[in-house]
Amino acid sequence: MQLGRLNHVGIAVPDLASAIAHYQEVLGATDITEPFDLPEQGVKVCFVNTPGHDGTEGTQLELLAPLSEDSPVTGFLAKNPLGGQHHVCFEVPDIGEARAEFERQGKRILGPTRIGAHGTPIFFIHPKDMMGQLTEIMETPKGNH
Ligand SMILES: CC[C@@H](C(=O)O)C(=O)SCCNC(=O)CCNC(=O)[C@H](O)C(C)(C)COP(=O)(O)OP(=O)(O)OC[C@H]1O[C@@H](n2cnc3c(N)ncnc32)[C@H](O)[C@@H]1OP(=O)(O)O
Ligand SMILES: [Co+2]
Repeated sequence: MQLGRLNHVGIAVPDLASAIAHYQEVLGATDITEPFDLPEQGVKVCFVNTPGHDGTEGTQLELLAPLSEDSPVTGFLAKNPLGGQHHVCFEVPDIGEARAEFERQGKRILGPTRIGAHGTPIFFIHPKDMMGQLTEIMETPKGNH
């Protein structure tokens, strides 16, 4: 297993509009995407794009609000009503190979591989098998290899 680029940090928030205002007004974020629903993931999401140095690509914060009571972020927000860091997402060149490798290591993979917010396949690994950190693995978008 080879660690790839940090694609995004997922942040659970109770309310997207307030969170967007916070990142704009307190942190000076100037590039925030329009929120959109991902019903198959149970979340409403938008991205805060952070700039890189010298024209390099920065990374993203992924702001996540629940779409329903059975959303995967509902339980997290019940325990953390202000919201907080929910997951980290690393890129890999081949999602099938990565999944097989984590399975070989005995890590608990949460559900099937599915298409994520960036349009490429993703899966999640249980935080209790990843030193307390819910970990998303995503295939690098074509053209970014
Ligand atoms: C926007 C789309 C997509 C993308 O393309 O980027 C996304 O990122 S979608 C993001 C939301 N989707 C997911 O998170 C899917 C995977 N998550 C899950 O399957 C569940 O959320 C979970 C991780 C299994 C947690 O389930 P839940 O029912 O909320 O909690 P449990 O009670 O089962 O928790 C067990 C244990 O784990 C601790 N925990 C829970 N969530 C986290 C977390 N985010 N980070 C760290 N630890 C977490 C929880 O506190 C429990 O610990 P104990 O209390 O010690 O038992
Ligand atoms: Co994510």
